[in-house]
Amino acid sequence: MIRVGQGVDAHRFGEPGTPLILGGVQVPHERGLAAHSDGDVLMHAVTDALLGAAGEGDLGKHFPDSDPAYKGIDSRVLLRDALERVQAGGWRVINADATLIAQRPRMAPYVEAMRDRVAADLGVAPAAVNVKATTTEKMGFTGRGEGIAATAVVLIAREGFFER
Ligand SMILES: Nc1ccn([C@@H]2O[C@H](COP(=O)(O)O)[C@@H](O)[C@H]2O)c(=O)n1
Ligand SMILES: C[C@@]1(CO)OP(=O)(O)OP(=O)(O)OC[C@H]1O
Repeated sequence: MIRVGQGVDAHRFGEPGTPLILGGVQVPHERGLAAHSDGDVLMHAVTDALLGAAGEGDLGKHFPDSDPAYKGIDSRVLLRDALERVQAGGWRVINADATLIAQRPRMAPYVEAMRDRVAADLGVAPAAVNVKATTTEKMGFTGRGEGIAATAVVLIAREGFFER
């Protein structure tokens, strides 16, 4: 049995001088994203896609932003926690594909490092993950530079799927 999940997240830019963390990588920029966690919108989209594939709800259900335990948390920790929940149901990850939607900064120099971190946290080889970026041609909230969005899909399979 295989299942697919999709994730979408968006965060507005925060205060000048705060770090911009995307896919577990600090990307040089004037400001980071405002959030209860570290604001890693890419990790959030991947985590939501993973949870969605397994029918396990979403990030806010498992890690509510009302809980001080998650204040400033590294979103990689949340993805790894979500993976443990999904693996407990007998699932493993086949592949993931994610897109950052941002006018700026330019992501291309960092997507490979992001891919490696997402893959490590999903427990798969780097080749099983793809990270890419697009602008919105200056349209909408990302185009105006108000924030960054991300989308992701994750495919999972039950143990034994490939042995059939
Ligand atoms: N923040 C971004 C956005 C885009 N890229 C790269 O540029 C390519 C062209 O972007 P379009 O929005 O014009 O399609 C895109 O394919 C990315 O490789 C980027 O690095 N950072
Ligand atoms: C990650 C969590 C928890 O710290 O908070 P945020 O960083 O604000 O992110 P969001 O995607 O709005 O919601 C999920 C949250 O529960």
